[in-house]
Amino acid sequence: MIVKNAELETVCGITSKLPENGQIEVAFAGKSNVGKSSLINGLMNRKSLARTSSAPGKTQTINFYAVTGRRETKKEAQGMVSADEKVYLVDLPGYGYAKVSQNEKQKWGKMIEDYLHKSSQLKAVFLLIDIRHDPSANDKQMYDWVLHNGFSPIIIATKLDKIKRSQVQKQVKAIKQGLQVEKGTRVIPFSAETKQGREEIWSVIEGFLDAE
Ligand SMILES: Nc1nc2c(ncn2[C@@H]2O[C@H](COP(=O)(O)OP(=O)(O)OP(=O)(O)O)[C@@H](O)[C@H]2O)c(=O)[nH]1
Ligand SMILES: [Mg+2]
Repeated sequence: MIVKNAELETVCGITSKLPENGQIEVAFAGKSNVGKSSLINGLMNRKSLARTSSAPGKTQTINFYAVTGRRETKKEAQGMVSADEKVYLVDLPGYGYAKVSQNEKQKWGKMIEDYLHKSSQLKAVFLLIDIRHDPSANDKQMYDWVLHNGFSPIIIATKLDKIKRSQVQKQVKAIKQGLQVEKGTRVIPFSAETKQGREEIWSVIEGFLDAE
């Protein structure tokens, strides 16, 4: 995808209404600090449109980034113009952050749950796992929960730049085993530093746009 425009369009708190304009959504879930907002910036080619922080618990609302782009298609190579496409990249608050009060945790959990339940435009859920670590009990719970809601989670192994190349396959395997993923589940290693994996993630998103 060649991104032409990206903006933060809607911020949803606990009681807010979801956008209703028929535009498809793909959401990014994962533990606090795993790199959801950084990944969204990477996809949008923006440095800091989605706010990131080295301290976990940065994103506390559901943020809808409206992205308009155009694909690099054969048609274009032949001089034909392809139409603009629009998609929402949905940044979710992270889970598993110990410093948040029990009450806050419940509110956020309910907010994420409601969103995943209610959005009719949500086509895919990406679950982010730090490539350095085995999945936690919370990660496994999230994976199962997303699966039970009718989505096949696509796993993104984040912070790829933090490990040696020779360790990548071993870690990908550990993530698959830890989550006990369904057969055929994709695990895409990604680095917000080098942008490795960006094209592969966009091609998955484009697949959902095609299915519409
Ligand atoms: N080296 C490296 N650092 C990363 C990468 N992705 C994210 N980070 C860093 O990890 C920290 C957390 O990133 P965020 O994108 O804010 O994480 P988040 O999942 O949105 O966190 P919450 O909003 O708290 O749920 C920041 O300091 C980022 O710079 C990556 O691919 N490589
Ligand atoms: Mg965030």
